[in-house]
Amino acid sequence: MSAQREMKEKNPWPVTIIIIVIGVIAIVALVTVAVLQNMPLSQKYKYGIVLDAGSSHTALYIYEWPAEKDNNTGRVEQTHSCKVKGPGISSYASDPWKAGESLKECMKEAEMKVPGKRHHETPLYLGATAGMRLLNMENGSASDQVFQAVEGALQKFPFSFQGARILSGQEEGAFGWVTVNYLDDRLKQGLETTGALDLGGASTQISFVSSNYNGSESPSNSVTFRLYGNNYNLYTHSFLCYGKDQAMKLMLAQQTKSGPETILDPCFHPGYNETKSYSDLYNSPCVSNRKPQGAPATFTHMGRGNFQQCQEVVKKVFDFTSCKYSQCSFNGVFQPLLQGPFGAFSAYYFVMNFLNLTNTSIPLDAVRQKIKDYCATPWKQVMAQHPDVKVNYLQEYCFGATYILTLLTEGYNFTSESYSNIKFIKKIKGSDAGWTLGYMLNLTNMIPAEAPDTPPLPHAGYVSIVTLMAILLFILFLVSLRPLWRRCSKHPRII
Ligand SMILES: Nc1ccn([C@@H]2O[C@H](COP(=O)(O)OP(=O)(O)O)[C@@H](O)[C@H]2O)c(=O)n1
Ligand SMILES: [Ca+2]
Repeated sequence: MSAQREMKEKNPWPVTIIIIVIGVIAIVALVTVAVLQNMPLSQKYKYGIVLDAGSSHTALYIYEWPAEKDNNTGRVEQTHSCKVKGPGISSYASDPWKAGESLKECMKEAEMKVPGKRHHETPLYLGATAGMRLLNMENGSASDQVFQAVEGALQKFPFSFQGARILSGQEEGAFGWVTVNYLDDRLKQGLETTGALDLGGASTQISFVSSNYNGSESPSNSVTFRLYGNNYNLYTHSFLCYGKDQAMKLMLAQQTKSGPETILDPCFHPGYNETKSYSDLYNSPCVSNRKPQGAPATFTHMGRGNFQQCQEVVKKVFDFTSCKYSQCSFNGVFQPLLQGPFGAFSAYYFVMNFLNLTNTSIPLDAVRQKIKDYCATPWKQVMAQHPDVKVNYLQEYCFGATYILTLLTEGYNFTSESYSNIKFIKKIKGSDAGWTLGYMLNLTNMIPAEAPDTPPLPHAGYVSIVTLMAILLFILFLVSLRPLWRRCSKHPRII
């Protein structure tokens, strides 16, 4: 025993080297395990599909998010969209089967886009908006049949179908607001929120948070949320029949009260001349009760192209006469003071983008002048200048722009100053602005009510501290070996 100890004391270097090597291996192993254990696992994605069955058309959106993070920090992104060919599902009332058929092409596309092994767990939703609200009011059984056809078609696909239903106007407005603020990262960070303005074909929504609104005045306009630990008291209203296409019917109804054979419409370009049917014009519940008695079957729709006169006619579709609240937008609907920035999407964007008017730093008077000039442009010239734009859309931009300006300034009370708080947007960070994302986030419980617990240190900070501590411990260990070294130098090895 004593002979062995003597040997070690005389020749401690091999032991020291072994200790150092083991120490280095231990540090490397400790740091590697600590880093690997805390690395995000290899990215797997989950998917969700939402069909937006609007009054004018249906669109399919595919969303994707990292599988490990869906409850807190993960970002949900739109990875694909598909526009269904043909009109909105409410147009198939007399042929419901075709409503289901129309969705198949986009659904097949979705089957290709979502990885096969995720199909069964991918939720699929269909939400219908104002077109189906109107059909449901007009003919409940026709609306039920359209839903049956649509559900039958969607169930045939391998996704996890969660149902097809009509969204209320409140839901449509509130989920549009959630989408915009989620994509802008305003909810998680508790920042001031952006209001949402959605202009559809059959209804239009306005949603915003106003500090002078707590929901007590007109509770039916109030939606409360608790998101990421913050409470939101949202004002929202949906105006049925005030989407761009139904508002046009309201405007034309104004001009055909007496059942004339010809109208000279200030909201259409000079030289525009089309024969239209009274029954088509008055075919929706928004105007059906106003159909003039004894009108002929058709009328000649001629354009005059006069912006000011168009504004006058458009103003008449709003009722500003009564308000039982402290303040109203129109039709006796309560609206608190406008507050904060706004995102305006859907038809707001399509129309203003067509006219190169998405820049809201252009003064309102200059915007009016531009629309005035555009409306006064002869129809032949407009068609020649835009051969690639569908005539159905092209003929309506003069009315569309006049309507948007009137709705914003007279309806919602935006002023020359607050107009610049509006941003006309189509997409935010690659995802379309609209109610679909907010709807899916809500139904999949993807926005927690409370702020998620975050690790006290970011990953890089954690790695640096673990490494530093390991090195310090090792130095401490080496220092503790000093007596051994000293003895070693007192008794140098004799070869
Ligand atoms: N390229 C496009 C696509 C849609 N649109 C309009 O955007 C609106 C979309 O409304 P929608 O189908 O979502 O109808 P709602 O059910 O939301 O009322 C319609 O008025 C379309 O005419 C447009 O102006 N340009
Ligand atoms: Ca819509």
